[in-house]
Amino acid sequence: MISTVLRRSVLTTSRRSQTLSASLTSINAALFHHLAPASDLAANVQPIAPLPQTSNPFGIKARDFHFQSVPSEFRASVASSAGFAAQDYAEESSDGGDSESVASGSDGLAISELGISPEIVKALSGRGIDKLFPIQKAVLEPAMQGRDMIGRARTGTGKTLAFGIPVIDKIIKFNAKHGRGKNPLCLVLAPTRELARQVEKEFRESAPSLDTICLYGGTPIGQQMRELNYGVDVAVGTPGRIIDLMKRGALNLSEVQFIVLDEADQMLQVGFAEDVEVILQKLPEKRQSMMFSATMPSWIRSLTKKYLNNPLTIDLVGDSDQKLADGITMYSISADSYGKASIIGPLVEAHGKGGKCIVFTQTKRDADRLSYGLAKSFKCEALHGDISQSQRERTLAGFRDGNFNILVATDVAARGLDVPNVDLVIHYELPNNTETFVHRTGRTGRAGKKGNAILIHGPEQSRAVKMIEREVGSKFTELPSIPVERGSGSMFEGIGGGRSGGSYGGGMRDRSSSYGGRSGGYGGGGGGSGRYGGDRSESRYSGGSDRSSGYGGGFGSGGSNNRSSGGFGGFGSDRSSQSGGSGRSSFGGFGLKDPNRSSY
Ligand SMILES: Nc1ncnc2c1ncn2[C@@H]1O[C@H](COP(=O)(O)OP(=O)(O)OP(=O)(O)O)[C@@H](O)[C@H]1O
Repeated sequence: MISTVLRRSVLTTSRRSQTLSASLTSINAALFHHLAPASDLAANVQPIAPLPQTSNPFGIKARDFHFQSVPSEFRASVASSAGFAAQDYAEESSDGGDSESVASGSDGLAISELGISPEIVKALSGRGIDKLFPIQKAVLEPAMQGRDMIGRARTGTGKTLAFGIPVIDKIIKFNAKHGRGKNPLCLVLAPTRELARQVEKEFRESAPSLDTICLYGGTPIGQQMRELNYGVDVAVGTPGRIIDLMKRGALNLSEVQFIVLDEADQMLQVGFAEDVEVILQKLPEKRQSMMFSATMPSWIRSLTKKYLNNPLTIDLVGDSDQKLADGITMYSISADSYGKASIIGPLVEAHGKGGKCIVFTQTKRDADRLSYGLAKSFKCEALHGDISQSQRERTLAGFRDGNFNILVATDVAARGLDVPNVDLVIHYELPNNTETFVHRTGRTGRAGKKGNAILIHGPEQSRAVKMIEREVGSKFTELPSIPVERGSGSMFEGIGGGRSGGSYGGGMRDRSSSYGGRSGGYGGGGGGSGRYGGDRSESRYSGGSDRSSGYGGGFGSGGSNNRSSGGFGGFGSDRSSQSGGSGRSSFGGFGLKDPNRSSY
């Protein structure tokens, strides 16, 4: 903490004496120059109206800087300075940029030649990021102009930096010109803790001089309050903890100039809709709002109408058939519920190239069981919402660092998580809908890399498999089935928990799959009270006459352990995540009618 304060002190003092260089003027011209021939992008980007070049369109005065030598109140704040960063850009770009100095390569825009802060260029270059990805190209200019926008692009294509680069560039330049304040200028909302941490890390690593903070539950609030008191430039967090900090008076959003909603549609699914609106209502009116959302349910549309100002839509997916990133190869394999646990090992060995692999299960219980079985032969860990926050962080860090190479996870890990070099994703069961399939699969083949995805399906689920093919616009290559010996010797023997004796097998009820078919889960035990059997409506793949519950009616465990996460069974959302039981389920809305039945 002391070193942070000292660093901030030095930075602040030097920044006060800095004059803003006029070096950012070429971005507009550069992007225009490069976007024009990029028909794939230009076709999807609406024309951008020029910003009015008034001297101060927001009619508010620049904040003064008040330096104090004591740590608390380190930053001074003057409320209502929103809008200046956008204005700075508009003013400076009108000084006339040097469009000739722009790189002319067509395979990406050289970041060093865009006129963005050298600090960012250097930091990105140190991470091997030298050229903009398409979504970043498409977003940069309108974002620099201060436009509100809604963005959409395939998984792993760099959406975080698409909004991150313009925002941090504007903040760095704004601070240099106006001095540093105490309250955040940018707020990023994310639906899960892990995603929030990842986004905050991306900001931090791209602009080391900025102070960033990640605000999420499951961690001591006192430390976050102290850090906020020292002053921050960028706050990233989950809505629950952000509201908590606002209520305690520790988080002041009155100077926010940039609000970003990442994975906005998932906010709805995890039960954050109301909280998001509460936060949006607390923000200054003069601000820039950006929203990234894979889908546009009616809540998002109404949010857009209510809180965004004439937003530009940048959609690099559009109606294109192909919903997955290039470089992902899809395989499918048939296995009955008895045998599928046993084929994971051979699949990993044949298709995982010795690299990292994520196996997605529908329930926490399955994640535990499968990982327990696999751990007898592989380095493997489970990740789901019943695991404590600190353990989840250790698990993810261990996976990132390569301490183990198979992660068995529920859909908590489906969205947004960026773990480099995941070579293989295995869908242990058909996911609830295509959207989930796309996000799960998107944990591989990121940042232009190649990856494989294998979908395990029951012998009677071929219709559902075809439907996924149609909706994601890619074909599966069906792998030959792997013979599994029933009976003794399976490493999964005895973890089925059922009374049928089968590892993951016998005794299951049928009508369970979310994608229909009669394959059922592997819920040994069969009957029970059918805790997971209730929901029969949400799945879009419930072929035929099957009742097809969202998360499978067939688990039939009759036990209560799967309900334990309660409230936020979900990965990382904030509200009452540790409390279990009574809270609203953060992930309940996703194919589950009973929020307490979250499978995350
Ligand atoms: N211009 C770039 N050049 C090289 N790598 C990049 C570039 N931009 C982003 N990356 C890297 O690509 C990876 C994926 O980026 P990111 O997580 O932002 O993708 P995303 O589109 O948000 O994915 P998802 O939809 O799954 O959340 C990250 O590791 C990021 O550091």
